[in-house]
Amino acid sequence: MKREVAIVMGSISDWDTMKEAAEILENFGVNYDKKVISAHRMPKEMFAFSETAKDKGLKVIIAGAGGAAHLPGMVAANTILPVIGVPVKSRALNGMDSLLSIVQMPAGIPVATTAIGASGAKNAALLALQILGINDEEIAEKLVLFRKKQHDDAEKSGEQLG
Ligand SMILES: Nc1c(C(=O)O)ncn1[C@@H]1O[C@H](COP(=O)(O)O)[C@@H](O)[C@H]1O
Repeated sequence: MKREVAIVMGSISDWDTMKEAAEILENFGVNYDKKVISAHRMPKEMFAFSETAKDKGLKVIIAGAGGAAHLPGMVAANTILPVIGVPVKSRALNGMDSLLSIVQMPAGIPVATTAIGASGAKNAALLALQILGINDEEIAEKLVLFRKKQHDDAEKSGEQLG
């Protein structure tokens, strides 16, 4: 089955955050690859993955990392596929280090950076789906239903106020 999204992360310790992205893709019935490919600890594998990603049929890459989070930027440097970076909450600095490492890319090599942590991972998956939805009507329709449910749930929650 075709896999158009990859979720990569710097460490298995990031999975707790990145699994939120995986869950959303699964709910939308979208297959994905998932890998640990640290730019720091596995530089050769990181280069090989990024350089071959487009030819393998991937369309979007979600890259999560914490601390000195170079992985999203280094993946982006080696592919023209859109890269969505998720700053994983770090123990020492609560993810501010991750956020700034990912968001402050030099002009020319963009990384679409999300919020820190689980919310960011969820939004990364939704943004990936929105990118796929440009050319995939089935995904686009599921996104419309998702937004409607979100709206209806929010509206209903207000009823608790009486
Ligand atoms: N930021 C990076 C990169 C990278 O950017 O290549 N490789 C690992 N890491 C991060 O180190 C943190 C701690 O990793 P460990 O828990 O394995 O010590 C993780 O959040 C990971 O993303």
